[in-house]
Amino acid sequence: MTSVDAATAIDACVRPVEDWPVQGVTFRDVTPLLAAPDAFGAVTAALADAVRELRPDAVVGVEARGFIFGAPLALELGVGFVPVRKEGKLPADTHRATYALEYGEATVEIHTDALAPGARVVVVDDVLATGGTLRAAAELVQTCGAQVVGNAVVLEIGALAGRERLADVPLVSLRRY
Ligand SMILES: O=P(O)(O)OC[C@H]1O[C@H](OP(=O)(O)OP(=O)(O)O)[C@H](O)[C@@H]1O
Ligand SMILES: Nc1ncnc2[nH]cnc12
Repeated sequence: MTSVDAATAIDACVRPVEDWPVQGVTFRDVTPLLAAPDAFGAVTAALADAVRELRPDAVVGVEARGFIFGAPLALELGVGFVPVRKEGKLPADTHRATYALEYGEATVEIHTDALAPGARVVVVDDVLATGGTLRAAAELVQTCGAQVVGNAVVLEIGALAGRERLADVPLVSLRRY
């Protein structure tokens, strides 16, 4: 499974969709990659290999697509998975953060007791665009008293310069478009 190169798998299996969800956006659709177990496995393994040296105690994934990559990554690393969800979905006490997206605005939440104080956290998502989502997730992690030791994404959209907004911690990105 790991004989498939992750960047090659991403090029082969992530589908660009023009003008979606709004005119002018090229949407990077990861669903074909999820349907190809060799490619999905190669991406999960590459993320795990890259973040292992950060010694995370937990993986935080952002709804929805961050869940898909974050859960197998956490299992591969042998640490817990913590969801950051869109507002109104988590049942217990939460912290909240609101942020702007490439095509809109959103509020995300985390359970107040989801992370131990001082825990080392890697935040995972499929796509880095403006960086607003990962910045909001970092705010939530810090409000819990934990620390973001790295961000990890399958791919980044270089023109939107999200990387520059996340320069305070290491960023793992398997492909740049
Ligand atoms: O770097 P940013 O500009 O913040 O954009 C990246 C975010 O946008 C997408 O999620 P979206 O909010 O569309 O939600 P979804 O995963 O539920 O489709 C993507 O999965 C990232 O979470
Ligand atoms: N262009 C894009 N493709 C996929 N997900 C995104 N999230 C924000 N921008 C995106």
